[in-house]
Amino acid sequence: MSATIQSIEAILVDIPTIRPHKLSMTTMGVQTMVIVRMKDSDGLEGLGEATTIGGLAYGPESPESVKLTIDTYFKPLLIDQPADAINTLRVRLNRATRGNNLAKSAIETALLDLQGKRLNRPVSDLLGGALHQHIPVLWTLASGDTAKDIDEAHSLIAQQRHCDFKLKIGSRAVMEDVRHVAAIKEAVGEQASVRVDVNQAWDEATAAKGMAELQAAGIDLVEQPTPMKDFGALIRLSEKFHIPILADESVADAKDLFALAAGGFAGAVAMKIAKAGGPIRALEQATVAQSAGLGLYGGTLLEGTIGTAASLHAWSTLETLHWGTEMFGPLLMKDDIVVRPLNFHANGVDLPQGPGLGVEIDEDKLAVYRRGA
Ligand SMILES: O=C(O)C[C@H]1C=CC(=O)O1
Ligand SMILES: [Mn+2]
Repeated sequence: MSATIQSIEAILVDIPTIRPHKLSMTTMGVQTMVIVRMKDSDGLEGLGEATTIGGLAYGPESPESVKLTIDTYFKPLLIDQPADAINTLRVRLNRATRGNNLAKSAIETALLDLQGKRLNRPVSDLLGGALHQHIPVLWTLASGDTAKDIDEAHSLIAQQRHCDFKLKIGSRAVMEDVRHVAAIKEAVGEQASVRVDVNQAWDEATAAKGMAELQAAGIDLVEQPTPMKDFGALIRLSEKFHIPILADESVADAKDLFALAAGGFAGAVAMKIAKAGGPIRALEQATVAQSAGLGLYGGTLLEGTIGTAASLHAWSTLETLHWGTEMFGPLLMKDDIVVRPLNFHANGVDLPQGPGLGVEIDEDKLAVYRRGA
C-alpha cells in the first residue's frame, strides 16, 4: 500500500526585500510566498512554494488567491490519494480545475519533495539526474537609480557573486531607459553581460526603436519587449534584429512555446516552474525549445529558497542553459525561513544536496514571518 496524502497546509509568508525592486508594473518592498506543507500517512513532509510579484501586478494569480485555490479546490482532490502518483494527481487536478499554474507548481513541487524523501534521492534524480552541481545565476539591478545600480554591480562583480546583470526597464520614456542602460553597460564594460527586461511595456514601434538603441549600446538580450499575447510582434522583432529576444510572459508552457516557435520566433525562452505548473511541466518547454533551436534560460518569479531549490533541481538536468539562470530570489529578501540557505558563490549557486529538495524549514523563522503571526 503506498502512502496517502493526509494534510496540506498553504501558508502566506511575507519577507521584506533588501531594497526596493523596481519593475515596469510595480515596485516591490516585500515578497510574499505561499509555502505548501504536505504530509503523508508515513509521517513524511513535502515542501512546495508558489510566489508571484506585487500581488496581482504581474499575473492573474495572487498569493491570497493561490492559498484559496489550494485550500478550497485542490485539497479535496488530493487528500487520501496515493502520494507517489505524481502524474495521476496532475491529471486529476487538471481535469477538475483550469489554469492556476502557480498553485499547481507548489503542489507538484511538494509531491516531488515527498517522493524524493521517500526514496532517499534528490529531486533532480527523479527528473533523470543532475548534469550540473553549480549553476550560473545573474542579478537584477532594479533600484531605479543609475548610480546605485552601478555601485551594486561593481560590488557584486568584485565579490564574484554575479557577473551577468538584468536591468528592469519600461516604466520610463524609451530614451531615458536607454541612457540608464548604456551608462551601466559602459561602467561594467566587458566584465559583465548586461541584459534588459521590459516586462511587456513597449508597443512594437517603441520596441523597434528601443532594440536598435540597445543593440548599439552592447546589450546582450532583450526580454519580453512587447505585450504577452502579441506573438506577431515578438516574431517580427526577432527577425529584424540580431540582438536576441527572451520570451518570458508570452510562454507559460510548452504549448505556448510551440506556437511561438512555429510562427518563426528565433531567440530564447525563460522557463519558470510557476508559469508552467511545476518543475516537470517546465522541463517540457526545454524539449520544445531544443527541438526548435531556441536558447534556454532558468527563470524566476522571485521565489524564496524552496521554489528556487525546486527550479534548480529542474535546470540541473539540462545539458546547456544558453543564458544561465536568474535564481537569485532568496538573495533579494532580508531573511529566510530555511535552516540552511542556498550557497551562492563563484557567480552561481550550488545545487542543494540531500533527499527531496534538500531544504528544511526553520520553524522559528516561519513563525516570525507567517502572515497573522
Ligand atoms: O523576469 C521577470 O519578469 C520577473 C523577475 C525575474 C527577475 C526579476 O528581477 O524579476
Ligand atoms: Mn521577465
